[in-house]
Amino acid sequence: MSAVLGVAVLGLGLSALYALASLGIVLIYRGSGVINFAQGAVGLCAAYIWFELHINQGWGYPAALLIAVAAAAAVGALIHIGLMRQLKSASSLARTIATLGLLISLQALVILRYGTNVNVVPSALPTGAWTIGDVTFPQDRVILISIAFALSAGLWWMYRFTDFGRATSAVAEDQTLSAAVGVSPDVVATVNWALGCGLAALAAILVAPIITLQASSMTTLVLAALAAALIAQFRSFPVAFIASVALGVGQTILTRYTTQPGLAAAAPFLVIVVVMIVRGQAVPLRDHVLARLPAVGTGRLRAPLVLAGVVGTIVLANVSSDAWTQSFGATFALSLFMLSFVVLIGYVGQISLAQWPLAGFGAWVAGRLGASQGMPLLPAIVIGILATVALGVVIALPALRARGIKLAIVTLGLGTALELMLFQNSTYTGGLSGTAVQLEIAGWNFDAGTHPDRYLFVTFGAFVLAAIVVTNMRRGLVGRRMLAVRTNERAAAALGIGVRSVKLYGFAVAAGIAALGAILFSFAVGIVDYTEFSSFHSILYTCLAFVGGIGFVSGPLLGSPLAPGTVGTQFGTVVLSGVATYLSLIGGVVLILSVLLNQDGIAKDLATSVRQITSRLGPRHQPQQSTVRRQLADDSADGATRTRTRVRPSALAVDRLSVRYGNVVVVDDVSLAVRPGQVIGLIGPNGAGKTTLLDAVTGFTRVASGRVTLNDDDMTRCSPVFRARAGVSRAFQSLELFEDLTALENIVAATDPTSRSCYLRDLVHPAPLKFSAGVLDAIREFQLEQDLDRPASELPYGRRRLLAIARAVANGPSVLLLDEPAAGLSGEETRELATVVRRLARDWGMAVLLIEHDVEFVLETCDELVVLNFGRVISRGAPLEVRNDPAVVAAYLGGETKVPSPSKELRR
Ligand SMILES: Nc1ncnc2c1ncn2[C@@H]1O[C@H](COP(=O)(O)OP(=O)(O)OP(=O)(O)O)[C@@H](O)[C@H]1O
Repeated sequence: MSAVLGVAVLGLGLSALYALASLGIVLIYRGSGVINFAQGAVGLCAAYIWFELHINQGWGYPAALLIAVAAAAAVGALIHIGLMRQLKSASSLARTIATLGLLISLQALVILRYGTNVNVVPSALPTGAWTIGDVTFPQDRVILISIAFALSAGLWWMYRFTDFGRATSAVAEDQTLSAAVGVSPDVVATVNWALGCGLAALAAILVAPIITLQASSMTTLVLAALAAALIAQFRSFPVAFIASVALGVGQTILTRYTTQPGLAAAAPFLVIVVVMIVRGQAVPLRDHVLARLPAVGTGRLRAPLVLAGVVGTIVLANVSSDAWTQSFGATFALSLFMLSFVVLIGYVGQISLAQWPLAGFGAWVAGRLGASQGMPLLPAIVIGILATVALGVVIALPALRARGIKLAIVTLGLGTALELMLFQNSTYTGGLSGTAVQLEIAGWNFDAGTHPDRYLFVTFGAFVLAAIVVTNMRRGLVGRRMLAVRTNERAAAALGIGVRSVKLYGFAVAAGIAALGAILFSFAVGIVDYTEFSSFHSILYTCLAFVGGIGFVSGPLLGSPLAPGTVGTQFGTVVLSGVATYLSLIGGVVLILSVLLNQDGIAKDLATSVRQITSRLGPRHQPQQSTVRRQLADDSADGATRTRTRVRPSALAVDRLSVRYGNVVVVDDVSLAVRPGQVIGLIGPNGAGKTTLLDAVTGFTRVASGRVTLNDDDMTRCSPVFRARAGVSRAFQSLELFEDLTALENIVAATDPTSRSCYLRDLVHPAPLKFSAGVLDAIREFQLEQDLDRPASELPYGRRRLLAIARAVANGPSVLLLDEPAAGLSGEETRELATVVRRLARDWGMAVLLIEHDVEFVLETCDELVVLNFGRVISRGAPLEVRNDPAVVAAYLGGETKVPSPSKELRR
């Protein structure tokens, strides 16, 4: 036991590093809402300033330490003022990318100046030991953890009891409100950034004597502090401290007692994964903020551009020198890898930072099969790709419960674990001398060194093929599903789109593409060094894909030249002699600039210019819209004014349903039933539990007791997707439109959500859109003919609301749930909507349950009303009876006939 304790005590040095770094991460998050991935890089720079002053220039330890910490604090303040403040209204994704850009730039700076050597530095702390019983306590560890403890206690006190701490909490709660009460969010954020970065510096300098000073490993070490910050939910200093102690000590014990190399180093990252899976939500909550993701291309591959590419490649292979040809080949291979980002981040919206290590796994499988089993290249590549697809699906599992930045953290954790446990283990990889491979199929060698022209043709061909597959997918049914999931998971689930299947599919396809790209890139010259498959490179490539344009197939071609080993390196070496060395730094800086200036990437501008030029040559052809217009026109020529859609009649019953949030009962023992052809109104004051009841009926919230049945089939425990497919559809109070899609695409997103064949078929041949009678009837009912080709985000509010309802009815649901359908509509629009709702019940045969505050609308539309107050039914019956019920008048209606309630979207 005392032996274990003795080892555990040694871990306190690492614990102190994690504690100080995670306190900094928490500080910055509380002050500005940004998760600073560059925390380690800032600490690294500060540690090297201290190293330069103290070791190289001979300054005293305290002076060097002070200057370095002050410099880091100043850098922190500058980062906020110069960068983060400009990104205040940008999505959290953009802000994260900016911190990743900082990470890349700062680490590149240090490597440029000091290289990647390991520097052993002396400690200023006493190196003796105290002994208590059988256990020896190294003095430096004890002092370090005491400093970390004192700082976390001090920060806890400061943020709880001082004005500045309260101001930070106010900013964390609500930036606009805190500005209104006289606290400047900017000042608060700047100070927190300075303090957070100062702490990173202190951590790196104090712990450097224990862990040594090295450019690449320090950043990864501090990334592990994310695990502690995550456990503390980016809020609590004491929890961050305790988690850091547990992680540092646990990791040291693992190092001592396990034989699996890399497991101990990977432990914090595995903790991240477990925490995120446990804390994650299968369906995002109502208050989930939708991040604006970069723009997405149309998926049309322009034949003249492809032809120009073919001609250009042939010319290049014949006229350029071997070095240039090889570098172009490498650029296509890396672009092919980066196409995986277009699928995963661009189309499905899943921010993965594990793509490069994941792709490396495919290269490793293929390489080892060739090197150790003598397997020919082609089958080895196929097996490598299949293995990567399988691993991609495993990596996708956390994505089912984490989203946005949290997913970025989980995947970073998984990628780093893979790097530490596999790629840095020379027993598995052949070490620095690497694995020998041969790019040869059926005796035809296309090694980049000996046959650069062949290598160029193969990589170009593979890129074009993959681009065709990706664009096919974008234009097909599966592409629309992907965009729906990316834009709004709740709305997608409510339409019956299998959110999980779409995510798993996206991860699988992206993994396959990534593996092929990585194999062609890393096998180029016969020796594969697997240590290249690092998290740092993964971050770099993800960021370059953003620079190029992550939603466009041309994006990778525009972003990849900034990566080392590509045509950018060749250009930097030959044309601008010496610039190649600065490529990582240039990449980081370009990334920061592009986050500031153009978050959609260079490809977006290029696509806009191409569209402008082609539109001058002739009108744009929009096959989908012309088809639907033709069908609508044919219908009106036939005199088809009445709907042709009759839905499958089903009755919804809610039986003694209760929902609790914590100790509060929000819906209390509510029963109601809606039959086909009937419209039931659910009314009551704000906060009465009406939307929560709809959430419970559609599966978006857990019920405490009671049942929800459709035609007597119990659905209480079924997923939202299952209920939607069973015929329960919903239009949200907050609209939840797919903002990136056009009105038509929004409506057809719900069409045929159960087909699985499209997952394979669309890769080869995206089937043309079929417009069901429901789609056409929905367009006609809500008079959306003129809005079909406009993006949802550009429609005026009233049209947006109608579009949200049209989308909910397009698939012909048996039960339709409407949450404040008339909110934000003009008087005339409201009257028209009342008629349409009646028609949906009478002509389409739907059972309609609607929540509405507009009492006139309710009286006009509903057959029966149910009134909720504090979650309980206080009255029910025919509209006029309920209108005059004294209990209802007292609790809700008062003397008014119309209770204004701006919709939640308007309130925002
Ligand atoms: N995820 C949640 N966690 C905790 N409380 C919640 C959650 N969602 C809703 N509530 C609370 O449940 C109560 C009922 O909210 P709900 O939105 O269902 O009311 P409502 O009748 O639809 O109100 P409104 O007419 O304003 O939309 C409110 O007090 C709300 O704050």
